[in-house]
Amino acid sequence: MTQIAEGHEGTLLPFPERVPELPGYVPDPVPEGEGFRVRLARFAQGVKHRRHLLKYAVKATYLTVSAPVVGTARLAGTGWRWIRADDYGSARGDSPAFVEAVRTRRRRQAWMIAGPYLGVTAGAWLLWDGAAPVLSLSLVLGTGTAVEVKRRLADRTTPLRFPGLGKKTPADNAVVRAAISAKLATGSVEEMRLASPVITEASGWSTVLQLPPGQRARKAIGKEADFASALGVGETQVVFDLLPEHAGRLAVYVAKADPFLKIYPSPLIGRTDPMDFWAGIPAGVNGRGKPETLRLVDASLLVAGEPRAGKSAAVNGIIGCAALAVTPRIHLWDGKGAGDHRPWRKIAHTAEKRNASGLLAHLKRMQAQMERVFDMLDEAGGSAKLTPALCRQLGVDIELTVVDETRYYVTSPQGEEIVDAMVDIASRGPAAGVLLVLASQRMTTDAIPGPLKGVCSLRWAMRCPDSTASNAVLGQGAVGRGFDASEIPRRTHRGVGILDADGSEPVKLRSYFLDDSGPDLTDIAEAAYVLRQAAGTLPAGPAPVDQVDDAPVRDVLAAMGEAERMHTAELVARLAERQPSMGWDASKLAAVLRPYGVTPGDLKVGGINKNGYRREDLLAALGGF
Ligand SMILES: Nc1ncnc2c1ncn2[C@@H]1O[C@H](COP(=O)(O)OP(=O)(O)OP(=O)(O)O)[C@@H](O)[C@H]1O
Repeated sequence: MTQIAEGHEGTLLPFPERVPELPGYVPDPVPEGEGFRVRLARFAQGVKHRRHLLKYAVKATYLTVSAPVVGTARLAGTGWRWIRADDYGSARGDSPAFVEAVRTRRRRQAWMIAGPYLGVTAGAWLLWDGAAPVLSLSLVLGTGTAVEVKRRLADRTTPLRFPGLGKKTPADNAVVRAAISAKLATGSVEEMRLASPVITEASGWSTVLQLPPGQRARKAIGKEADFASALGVGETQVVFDLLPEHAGRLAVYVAKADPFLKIYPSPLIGRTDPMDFWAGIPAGVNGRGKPETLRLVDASLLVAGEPRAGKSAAVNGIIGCAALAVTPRIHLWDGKGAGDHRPWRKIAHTAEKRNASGLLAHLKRMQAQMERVFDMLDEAGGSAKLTPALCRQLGVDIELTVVDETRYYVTSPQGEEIVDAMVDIASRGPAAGVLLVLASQRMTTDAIPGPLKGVCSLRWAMRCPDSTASNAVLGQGAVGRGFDASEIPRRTHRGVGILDADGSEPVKLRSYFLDDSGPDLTDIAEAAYVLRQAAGTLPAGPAPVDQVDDAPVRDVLAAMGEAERMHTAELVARLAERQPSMGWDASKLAAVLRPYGVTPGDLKVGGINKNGYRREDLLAALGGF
């Protein structure tokens, strides 16, 4: 990754050059044709520094000239008003004779101070040195300056900062001391040292810590908060990274301020040109303030977190990128039923809510598409995995299926079949361009069954209620390795999550913000519509108006027959008789009806009080949709 490393000779450096001491490091050669860009960036950096210097020079000149003049003038004005006794007068009810008496007294006092002062100055001039009047005037101007500087400091709304100071870059030994206090290593801590000097960057500082021989940097991951405490900064300001080339070295970055308190507007906003879905989806910004992308074409994604943690915003970023990529076909399945997908309906090939049988049919179509693409790849005889070139050659597109609130679907009567199909698509689909994104508020196995979780190799944990839930998303042992999504602050850090892409270390990031209460989503959908219209990739008609799958409720009503109320045991027996393969029992019945707001209660039937269901509740559930 290339970045401008401020405070490091103002040059444009590839990241590893910030750790020049690393043994065996060979800087990336400047690619052919890149020389001009690098020179241009250096020139721009130089211009920026000169502009800053000029600004400070102008400011310093203004302050040096204006403070003595303005301050002395103010002092003289105050003195003159005092002599004139402006603080007395008829407004206060003082008689003119009294005011005149005060003026006379003050004039006398002023002469008593000014007279000797001028006398001493004149004497010194005549008898001692010709520069005495200058010295005397300087004394007056100095007093004026002091008064003026004091006034300006008091008027400032922000504390005074001098250029070059206040960057909060600590000394090398302070960093080592903090690392020892935070117990980043144990045993022979005196051998802890820095493998790179502490370097000031634009929004923080960085260094590389060399742990005592034989100690692993991996063990320090998760101790960011301890290190932050030892340094006296906020815990979210510290980012630790492993260095692939040295297991005993830890790359440390400390931001000047909490990078996750900032809101990062999505780069999709205002975009009117097509995006490259294969190049990666802009996901958000990490603790170093650097952009993170998500390669969805390689794996299936699970996004989970507690309510209002920012799942929809993250998923909308993915849908928006697919929409602007013009060719991917988008299928949206909303299990929450809140109509979150409404803005995308113009460009989505499917947009349905709470339709479990519909989703099952769709997943089967996706499986068939998968087989078709694999056959085509086989016949083509080249890559076993779809690529952009093969998409064009074979005339196939990416099929992106997004299932929001997965729990509704996997606990539906079709749940088992849905899970089987999802597992198949999640594991084999990406190679055929059939992609799956699952979002869930719950991390329990009823919401995301184990086999499904296992095949989603991209996992994005937004804030979780506890470490168990965090581990349920990121995998057993993730908390122990320092990745705990329950430590993300709740209100202030919405959209912050931990993204675990198999094969690399999980990364904490704040997703790009798309405001679903404003025009962001509709604007992006409109831009995508225009692009897709030009490319001829719009769906044949607008996605069907939401259909609600009320089949489970109708099944239960049918089993109830004419009864107005029925005990659970009786209802389960009837359902089992009608649908023997469904494995009906009391808890399955409760789980199936819960999404419709129907819950069992104590009911008297035939004089016996037991748990059961009312017809009116089931009918109300139908009417409610
Ligand atoms: N990246 C972000 N930056 C700033 N604010 C965000 C971000 N993501 C989400 N938010 C804020 O958090 C709120 C909740 O986000 P969102 O609706 O995406 O959560 P959710 O997890 O999908 O909630 P639910 O599970 O209830 O549907 C949003 O209204 C938004 O104000």
